[in-house]
Amino acid sequence: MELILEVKHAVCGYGKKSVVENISLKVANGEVVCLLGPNGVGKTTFFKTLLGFIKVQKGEILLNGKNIADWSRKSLAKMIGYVPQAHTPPFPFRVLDVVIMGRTPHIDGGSYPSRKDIEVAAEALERLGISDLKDKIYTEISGGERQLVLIARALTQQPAILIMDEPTSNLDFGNQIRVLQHINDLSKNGMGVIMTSHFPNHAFLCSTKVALMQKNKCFKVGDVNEIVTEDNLKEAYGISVKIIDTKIGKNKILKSCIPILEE
Ligand SMILES: Nc1ncnc2c1ncn2[C@@H]1O[C@H](COP(=O)(O)OP(=O)(O)OP(=O)(O)O)[C@@H](O)[C@H]1O
Repeated sequence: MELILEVKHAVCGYGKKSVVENISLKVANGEVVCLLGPNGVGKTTFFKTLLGFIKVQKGEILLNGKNIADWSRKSLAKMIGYVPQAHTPPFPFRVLDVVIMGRTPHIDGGSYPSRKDIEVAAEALERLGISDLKDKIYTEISGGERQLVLIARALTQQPAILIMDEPTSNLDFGNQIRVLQHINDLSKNGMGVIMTSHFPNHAFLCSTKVALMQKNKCFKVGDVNEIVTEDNLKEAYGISVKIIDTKIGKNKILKSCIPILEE
């Protein structure tokens, strides 16, 4: 199903205070948009607005042309999944039960999860290579494992668009790359993904589009090669960076950025 999330001239913030100004962005099926920007610039605030947790101050957010405020919570939850930064919940749920919670929008009020819901949850754990965590207690696993469980929970929701707030934070080097691989595979299967990362190299590895937020409230969006440049990274993060090309296989060039320490 064709689905487009469109943000038009959005201003987001808390109460009367605006944090991000004039953001315009589109995410369609199969696209991976990587949101980059320094700490405190407003990435999470923007996500909270996209998810309807806080109201957009100006502008509009449309899902298939219809304002998200006009979608019911349940139909919005079937369309848009969210992977928050890993947290410790107050209750010691079993990992499989945490993942099954992702099926909530598909379960009629008052009903129990069906055999199919349990199967979908077990498949998501399998897909992320963490089936062995199934019977463990969520509060007793590591931060990185919790991050993978939250991704599995979002997959069971089977949304058309997945919003991921720093999906690779807390993960070791191998799991970071495996998560980026999953994001790539999901987008190839038609899911639209919008994610944040603190690593511009992640944008080179898996994004089709990059949105760069800067402290001066300047917002740039475009193709990864057009946005992730030495000048833009210097302006956004205040450090010197070299961007290099590496030949991967026969015809593929992978760009990557190398930070340069001052002498
Ligand atoms: N509930 C809140 N009420 C008022 N201001 C807030 C609230 N939450 C965050 N802010 C402010 O909004 C700004 C942006 O915060 P936000 O968490 O969106 O940044 P971020 O880009 O996601 O940062 P990071 O990369 O560190 O996660 C910060 O200045 C923060 O103090």
